[in-house]
Amino acid sequence: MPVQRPDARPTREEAEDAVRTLLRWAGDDPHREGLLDTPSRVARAYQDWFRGYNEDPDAMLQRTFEEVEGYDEMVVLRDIRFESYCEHHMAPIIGKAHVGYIPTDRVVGISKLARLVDAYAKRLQVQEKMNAQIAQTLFTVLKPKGVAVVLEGEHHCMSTRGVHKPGVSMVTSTMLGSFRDDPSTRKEFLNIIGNPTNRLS
Ligand SMILES: Nc1nc2c(ncn2[C@@H]2O[C@H](COP(=O)(O)OP(=O)(O)OP(=O)(O)O)[C@@H](O)[C@H]2O)c(=O)[nH]1
Ligand SMILES: [Zn+2]
Repeated sequence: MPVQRPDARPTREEAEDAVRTLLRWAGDDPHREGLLDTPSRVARAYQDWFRGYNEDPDAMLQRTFEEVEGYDEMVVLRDIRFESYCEHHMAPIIGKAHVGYIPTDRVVGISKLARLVDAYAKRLQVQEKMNAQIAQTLFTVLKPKGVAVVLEGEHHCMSTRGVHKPGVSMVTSTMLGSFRDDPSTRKEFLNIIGNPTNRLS
């Protein structure tokens, strides 16, 4: 029998068995009619919720456009909704991402910025790490003058369990290049994205 690598994916059957175990752990009976198909549904849902593990964020930014008449000002995509999952409790983190960059000689299609956010969101995350990953990938692949990423997330592990504090949003930011070095650039970005309070609705 081959030695299983610790990171090897289980079979679909093993995943469904694990769901049956969790259903029993929750106090229910996985053999009752309403729950018979649940393990299969959950396995499929995981393929959707965690699809980021199958995506290549660098590849998403490969197609760029150079015919922009020398446009070299800030480009900002704000209020990109994301759904992520906290790696401590596997509970949802729902929020908005604001992504800005200052191009050098090429721009990227704006949908790719939203795809980049999702590629990292659709994994088990801590918000700080996800924030840094999005910013670093944009900075490394596109080589712009600067990158700014602000995330606002409501952590359901805090709102629906544990300390039970709904309505709290965690705000994180990563500023690189000119956004880090030049306070007026940073300020312009923060003005564009607006006040981060009451934005999660
Ligand atoms: N910094 C940070 N903390 C997070 C994030 N998501 C969840 N947490 C926190 O991670 C911590 C895990 O703490 P533990 O004490 O190990 O877990 P716990 O006993 O379930 O803690 P409580 O949530 O306080 O009940 C909690 O304080 C969570 O609120 C995140 O993205 N970033
Ligand atoms: Zn959590």
